[in-house]
Amino acid sequence: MSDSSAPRTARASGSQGQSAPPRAQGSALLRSLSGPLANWLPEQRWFAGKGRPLGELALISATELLPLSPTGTAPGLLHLLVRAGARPGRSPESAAGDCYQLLLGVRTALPDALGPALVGRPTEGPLRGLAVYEALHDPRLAGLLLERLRTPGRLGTLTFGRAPGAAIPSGLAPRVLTGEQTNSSVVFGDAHILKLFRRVSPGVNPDLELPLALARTGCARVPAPAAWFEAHWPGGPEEPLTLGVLQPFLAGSTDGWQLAQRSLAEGPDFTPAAHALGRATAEVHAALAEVLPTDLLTGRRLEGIALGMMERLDQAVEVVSALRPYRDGLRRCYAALADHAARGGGARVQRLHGDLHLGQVLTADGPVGEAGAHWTMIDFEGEPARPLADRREPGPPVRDVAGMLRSFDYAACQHQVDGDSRAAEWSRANRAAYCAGYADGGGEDPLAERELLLSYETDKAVYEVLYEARHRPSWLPVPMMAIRRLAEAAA
Ligand SMILES: Nc1ncnc2c1ncn2[C@@H]1O[C@H](COP(=O)(O)OP(=O)(O)O)[C@@H](O)[C@H]1O
Ligand SMILES: O=P(O)(O)O[C@H]1O[C@H](CO)[C@@H](O[C@H]2O[C@H](CO)[C@@H](O)[C@H](O)[C@H]2O)[C@H](O)[C@H]1O
Repeated sequence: MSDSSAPRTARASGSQGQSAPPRAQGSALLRSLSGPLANWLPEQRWFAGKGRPLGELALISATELLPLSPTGTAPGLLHLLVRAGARPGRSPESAAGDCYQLLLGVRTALPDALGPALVGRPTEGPLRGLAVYEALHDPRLAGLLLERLRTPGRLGTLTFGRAPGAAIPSGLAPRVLTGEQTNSSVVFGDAHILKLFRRVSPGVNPDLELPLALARTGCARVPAPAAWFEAHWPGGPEEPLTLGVLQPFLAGSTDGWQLAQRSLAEGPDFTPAAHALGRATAEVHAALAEVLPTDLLTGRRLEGIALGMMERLDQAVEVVSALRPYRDGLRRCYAALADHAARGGGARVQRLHGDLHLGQVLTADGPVGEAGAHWTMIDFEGEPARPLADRREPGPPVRDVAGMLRSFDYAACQHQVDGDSRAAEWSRANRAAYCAGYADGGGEDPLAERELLLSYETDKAVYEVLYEARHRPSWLPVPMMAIRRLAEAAA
């Protein structure tokens, strides 16, 4: 966030949704919340600054969606954007820290059912003595947010938008998803799902931008956004920050990861499903290329992709030393791409999914292996650790293909037993079926773009090493296996 995004706040009590910018009120609210948030924020799955000092918290915006009732019997609902993790002396981006979205409920007494949602009990400031908790877990407050999404308009710093013609029933019962997630999601009555982005930055989030663009093409592979909300305020960043997207919920669906695990454990052939998934990927790519800009990268611009990969590798080596022995081998793979560019090679680029893996594709179809499984693609946010501007850059479609190939490898790794080659064979067969499906679906044959495919697979494996080191250290051996294989292949 730029420095122009000075702290501002709505009142902790008062008329609904009014933004009351005086700095004094912002700092009073922050005085109440700093203590509880300092303990709670770093514990959250979606907190990106793990292992780094939290730094001073700053309140960027506050909007009161519902005032606390004067008797304190009904909850209040506060929407906050809070900045944390500022690192003085670093790049302008990291110096500013990260901006997080919080939806906080406030009550005098917390019912037992909401105990696990407690953020803390401020000991000073305007919220002193009250219970502050994660509002999404309170059906009453989650329901209120759904109501807001049904009604386009502004409220304080927030703007609510709704797709023309989208049917959003009222009064749907909310349930918060509990799985490992980068963001937070609430399912409403098995009809809609709301994703609340946690780390937010100025600029439209591709998870809203791309599904909206795809809906314009009539592409049925991606749930069309039904409603969304953003933050924008005078004196703040030029571009609004996307805060949440409501889309149809595919009830009864299973993701590709679960189906792949079932195939590996129980035996049914996954290759027809992998082939159908390749076709679906090609279809989504074609639709994105139809509505959003495309380009052709040659010469220095294509070489730039290889240089970017080398830089990311070097940065990763600094963080995960286990990568160091493979650095030279992996660099040779990127050098082959740079060479290809120097010899006149080119790459078509377009907007992509950006973080495609088996957990991002859903199907409600019958048993695994059924040919023609209808795959739906979700989560177009891109790799969560990258800056938003990077995630919105066009790239070669083979980048998504490489992501999915890595995922087949990941799935097989869960079943790898020494001396038994079945899992490795499963991965080989499904990777081949996926690439064939992609080409049959009208996409460029990924195997014909060898340098690009290998480089993107390597780049993804390096990203995964960092991801696992940060979030799931016990999974680190999975991408490390690929790192060894890719470094040896490039030698
Ligand atoms: N439209 C949908 N229908 C059914 N389930 C969904 C839908 N969108 C998301 N999900 C479920 O919610 C989970 C989290 O969604 P995702 O967009 O991947 O969030 P995150 O960015 O936090 O990882 C998915 O793994 C999937 O199980
Ligand atoms: O789904 P997210 O957008 O949160 O993506 C992040 O988390 C993924 C794990 O949940 C991670 O994916 C990696 O693990 C998957 C198995 O759990 C595997 O299928 C993927 O191939 C592998 O990259 C993803 O990289 C990360 O961005």
